Amino acid sequence: MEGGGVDHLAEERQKSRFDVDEMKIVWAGSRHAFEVSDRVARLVASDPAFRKDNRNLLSRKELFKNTLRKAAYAWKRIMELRLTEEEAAKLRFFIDEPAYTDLHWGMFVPAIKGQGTEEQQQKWLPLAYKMQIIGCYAQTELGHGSNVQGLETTATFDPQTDEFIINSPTLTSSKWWPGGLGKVSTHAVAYARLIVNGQDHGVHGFIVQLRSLDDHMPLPGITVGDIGMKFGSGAYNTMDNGVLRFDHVRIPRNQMLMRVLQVTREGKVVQSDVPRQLIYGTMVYVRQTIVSDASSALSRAVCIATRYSAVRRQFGSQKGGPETQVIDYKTQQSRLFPLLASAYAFRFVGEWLKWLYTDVTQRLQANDFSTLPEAHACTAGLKSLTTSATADAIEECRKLCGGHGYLTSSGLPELFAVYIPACTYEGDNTVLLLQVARFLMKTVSQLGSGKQPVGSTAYMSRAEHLMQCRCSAQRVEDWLKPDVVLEAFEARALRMSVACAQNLSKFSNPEEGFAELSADLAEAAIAHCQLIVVSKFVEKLQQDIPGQGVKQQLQTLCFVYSLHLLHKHQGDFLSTGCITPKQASLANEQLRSLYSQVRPNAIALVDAFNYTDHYLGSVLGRYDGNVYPTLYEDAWKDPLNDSVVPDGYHEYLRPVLKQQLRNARL
Ligand SMILES: CCCCCCCCCCCCCC(=O)SCCNC(=O)CCNC(=O)[C@H](O)C(C)(C)COP(=O)(O)OP(=O)(O)OC[C@H]1O[C@@H](n2cnc3c(N)ncnc32)[C@H](O)[C@@H]1OP(=O)(O)O
Ligand SMILES: Cc1cc2nc3c(=O)[nH]c(=O)nc-3n(C[C@H](O)[C@H](O)[C@H](O)COP(=O)(O)OP(=O)(O)OC[C@H]3O[C@@H](n4cnc5c(N)ncnc54)[C@H](O)[C@@H]3O)c2cc1C
Repeated sequence: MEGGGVDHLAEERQKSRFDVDEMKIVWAGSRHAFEVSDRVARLVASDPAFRKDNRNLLSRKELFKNTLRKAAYAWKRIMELRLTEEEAAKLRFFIDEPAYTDLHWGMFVPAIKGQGTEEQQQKWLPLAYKMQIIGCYAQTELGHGSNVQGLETTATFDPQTDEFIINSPTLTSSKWWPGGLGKVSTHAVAYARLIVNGQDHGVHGFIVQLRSLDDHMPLPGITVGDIGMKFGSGAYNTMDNGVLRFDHVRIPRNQMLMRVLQVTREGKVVQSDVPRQLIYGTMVYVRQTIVSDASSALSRAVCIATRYSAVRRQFGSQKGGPETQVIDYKTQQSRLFPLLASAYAFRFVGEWLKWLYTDVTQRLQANDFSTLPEAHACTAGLKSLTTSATADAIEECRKLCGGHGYLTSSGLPELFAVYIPACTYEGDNTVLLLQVARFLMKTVSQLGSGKQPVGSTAYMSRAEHLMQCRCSAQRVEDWLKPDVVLEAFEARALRMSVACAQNLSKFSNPEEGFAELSADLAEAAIAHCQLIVVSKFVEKLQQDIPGQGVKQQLQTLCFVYSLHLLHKHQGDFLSTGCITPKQASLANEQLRSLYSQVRPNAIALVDAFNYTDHYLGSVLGRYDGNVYPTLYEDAWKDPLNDSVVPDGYHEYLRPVLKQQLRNARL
């Protein structure tokens, strides 16, 4: 995407055999999405106010103030340029700095939209849209995060004053972690146990004002602050994750979000026809966005590692000629290309999940709640699968870049530090897999009852066939047949689920059985989620995809993704009898040959992500491949090089050296 100087990767770009511009549109999702993304990315890259190469050198206070400045400036530009919601979201994305705005727009607003009544939405959303109030999502407490029903904060209805009294009864009930809470938010959607007439009605959301809109001081009864430094020096420390305690804070009754459950003036608790699970709806929404974000983070790491692997040469010089580009080593390809394929796979499954979420939202508005369990299972499972894979992949990309990958200027350490909490926030990945497993066990238990499995479990309706079918692959080429690959994944997923269900049935207490078998259940959930990703990639290929060679590249990547999973999880496929050892070896042979097909197109396939050098933030991943001079120049910019002799020489080095010298003379 960059113009200018000598392109050290030009030869690589000429090798590619497909239309990169068309692939950029496929990656973006549509021509319109590409144009918005391209325009906004350039806008951010060209504005010095959005500089980010100095983040690691700032103290926490400077870092945080810098983030406040950027967020305020971004808001000013959004207003001045009259950006649409889509453009504003892209602007925040390309600024590439975790900030309170992520939680305001990403959780506070969606929580009010999803759980507030029409009246509540009309009151609060305009204030939030204009940023006259700034909000966060205060659910997790010091003592409980995963177990939402274990939260201890209370909201007790006082019929005399028509108010709720919000209270933190114990230390462990302190809210702990919410982003944007520590120093910024004026309001929170706080989750608390609803107590009416002494009866506990479970956890619900309440809009609570935390700070004065005049001087930003905490309101009476509110204790609030930041929870301290997190992993890495810059990274997620731009965010003010916070602690919050309530000491009998009173809020009007109409600040309880009442779409699911209402409390009347008289203190009557009325359940609407909306299911209780909708209280968890914001998490479904955010998990869906996290899947798309995974493809962004992964593609970014892969872009850096791929470009650098083409620049870097080690060994293999023939007659004084150039050494081998490390990207030409089969081991490098077998570690890198599955990650490249995963980036595309996660992009497409993210697109599908967005569609699923939109569909569920429309149904919910029409009071059709039938697809909510499916949406929960898919968002939870895919969030877990894609974030775990992406976190591992970023670290793998660092290793693929050798020693230079460990330099901050490679961009990879910061990307890793910012990204890894995605495996924990919005639901710990193992806890989420167990939610998928519950859904699978329920579906398996209903097989044969006449209730047809639908959506992502529709394959289970062919249980009779899938339980006994044998894979038909006999030659290497057979592993390029989508039906053969899909059936192997379906059979493996179903057989693992059925095996768990059979083992569960041996326990007289199902919950005890579930706990005992939870490791196997989590593996069955992974198999099911991998099947979803593979099947959505295959479905994508059934669409009309214009552009010379574009579809063929995607086909290659689809098989790289599927066959590398098959290779990695051979144990599952073999032990469930879905494939034979001979077929596993044929699949591996096919995979090796696919790597050779990816090789000439690798640089163009990462160019298709259309990332600016500003967004990539990596010397190793520069578009022009001009790595060494930039690394060399950058080293001299480090503050440690401000003076030739370091501070501390006279106090701490000279005396040691002198002492050694004296000892030597003795
Ligand atoms: C542009 C946007 C940018 C966005 C930027 C964002 C930046 C990100 C920055 C970082 C931001 C980080 C921000 C943060 O981190 S915010 C905090 C996030 N916290 C969590 O994710 C907590 C995880 N825990 C849970 O979700 C629950 O407690 C679980 C689910 C584990 C248990 O639950 P529970 O104790 O109740 O027990 P149950 O298992 O009997 O379940 C009962 C029933 O409910 C159904 N069920 C469960 N869950 C859902 C659901 N979600 N939708 C629909 N249904 C659901 C379930 O299937 C079952 O149904 P059925 O079997 O009875 O029919
Ligand atoms: C950077 C960051 C930002 C965050 N932002 C917010 C925010 O804005 N708002 C908010 O409310 N929260 C936020 N959180 C909190 C986050 O949602 C929780 O940390 C997360 O849900 C995990 O919960 P936990 O910390 O209680 O983990 P725990 O549940 O204590 O997990 C510890 C271990 O126990 C295991 N475990 C737990 N339960 C089970 C089980 N039933 N079966 C098997 N294993 C289990 C887990 O797999 C894990 O290995 C944030 C967290 C982070 C790190």
